Amino acid sequence: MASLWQIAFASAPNIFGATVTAALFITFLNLVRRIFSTASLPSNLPWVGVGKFNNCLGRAKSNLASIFHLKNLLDEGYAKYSKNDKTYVLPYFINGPQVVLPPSQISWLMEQADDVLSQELVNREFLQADYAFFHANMVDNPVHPDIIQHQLTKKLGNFTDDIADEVLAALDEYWGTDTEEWREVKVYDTMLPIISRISIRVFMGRQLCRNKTFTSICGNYIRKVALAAAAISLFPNFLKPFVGPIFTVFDYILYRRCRSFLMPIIHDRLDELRRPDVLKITSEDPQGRNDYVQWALDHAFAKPVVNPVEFDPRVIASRFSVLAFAAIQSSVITLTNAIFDIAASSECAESLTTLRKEVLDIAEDATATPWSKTALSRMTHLDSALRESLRLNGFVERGIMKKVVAPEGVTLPDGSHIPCGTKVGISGYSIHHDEANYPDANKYDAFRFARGHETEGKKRPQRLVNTSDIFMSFSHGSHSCPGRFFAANQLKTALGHIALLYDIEPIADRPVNKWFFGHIAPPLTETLRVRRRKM
Ligand code: HEM
Repeated sequence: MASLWQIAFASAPNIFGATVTAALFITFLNLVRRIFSTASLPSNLPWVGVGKFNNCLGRAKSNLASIFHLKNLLDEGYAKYSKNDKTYVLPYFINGPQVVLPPSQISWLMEQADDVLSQELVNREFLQADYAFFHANMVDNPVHPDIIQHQLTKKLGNFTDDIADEVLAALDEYWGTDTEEWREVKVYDTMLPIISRISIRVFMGRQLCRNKTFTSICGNYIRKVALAAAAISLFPNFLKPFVGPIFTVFDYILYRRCRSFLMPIIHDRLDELRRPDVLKITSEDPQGRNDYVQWALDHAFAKPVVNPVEFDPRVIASRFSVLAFAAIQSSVITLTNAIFDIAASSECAESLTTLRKEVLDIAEDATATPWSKTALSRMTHLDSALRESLRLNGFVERGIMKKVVAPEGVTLPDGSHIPCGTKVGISGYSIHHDEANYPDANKYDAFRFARGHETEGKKRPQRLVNTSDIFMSFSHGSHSCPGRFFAANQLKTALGHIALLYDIEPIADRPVNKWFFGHIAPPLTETLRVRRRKM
């Protein structure tokens, strides 16, 4: 007679097949429900894209349109409702609908406390961070904004020479030094290793940043986060812990490889800091090192009550990989977009000449190094060329988006009451493309922001890092990007070197950025022709 184990073993494939089928069926039903659902939103709020059908059929139509035509829905919603100071609902099939406020209500949105409206939760869901970042502590207790503000940004001045040195070495390697022949370069593919090297030089020093395996792991980690996050979002919440690991398996392998480089360094550092008499870690690093591992330890010591988890090497390594993802991908996309914007603008050659002249003039003036923090802060045309590219071709459409976390929900300025769990915010994309905010809004005008903005009777150039009600590429308010000061520094140094050292052959048409569920991808495979200038 067959034992119980034998029966269980023989039926395992059937049980597995039935479970998978049931899970897929539940997912399918859940998707159908999502397409027609009102998401418990009040009926006075209009849905964009419903056409003539202001009912469940209309919602199904607009939900389906959000998959491939989100941009059209945003344009329609802005013209029809936002410009008339009205709130509307933007369907978002993947993550649930969003309530979009008119621009006049930005200050109300920014004033709400984090325990009423949470911006962090939207980001976490957008990236499906619970499954993509591989360590529970990463999601429950994120310290990056603090470390970036209190360690990286404050110490930026110490890194300017390193950044310039790395940019030069990386450009020599990836864009070449030949002053005779034009060279065809894949822009995204070359910006990825260049930015990875610069960021890792700052975070972990010269040795690791020159290690091609390590930089490639860091640059590629969660590179396809948009795809994985979108796939995971399709499943009901109770299935996500099971499907999450499947969609993030390649990232997990990369993360483990990244960790294998970092763990020995972290262990050595902790051993060095451990006082032999009490076997406790002390807060003083005798060598005064300035890298991510040290910032993480300093940050942990600076807390009134020191939490031992902060010294767990796996936590430090996981945080490093998340930081590398946040820092590298955003800057690679931004620089790729900016280079294509310049190359495709009718003033390509003039723009490069202006940038070149700015760098040379300031370098001539500079007392110490041409790429110091002070020198960079005077390079307002570089600021403008990058800011204008982010305005026109930023990589996220949302400006400020928050999730209602107050259990009783929230009453909007127009009196509508929305329930806990609803997303509410402002679309940066719509505001950035409004002619009333930016004349000729669909044109790349490299020095739009260098010409200045009227403040207190004076025209002042607008810096890349300054966020405002009409510039939200780094979001705006207390949750705006904490890494933007570092980003500005590395991007300006990189674009400054590119203008100084290379000619770029103008192109007639700018390759289009592709929209994918609220992520806006830069041209990933397109090329440009570049040639090193004779100096
Ligand atoms: C041009 C480059 C960059 C752009 C356009 C950018 C954009 C953004 C945006 C829009 C957000 C807000 C997301 C949201 O809440 O909806 C954000 C958040 C964040 N960024 Fe950046 N970013 C850039 C570079 C960086 C760099 C270099 C770092 C790290 C050094 C960084 C670290 C972060 C972190 C940690 C957050 C989350 C902040 C929080 O939860 O309060 N970013 N970034």
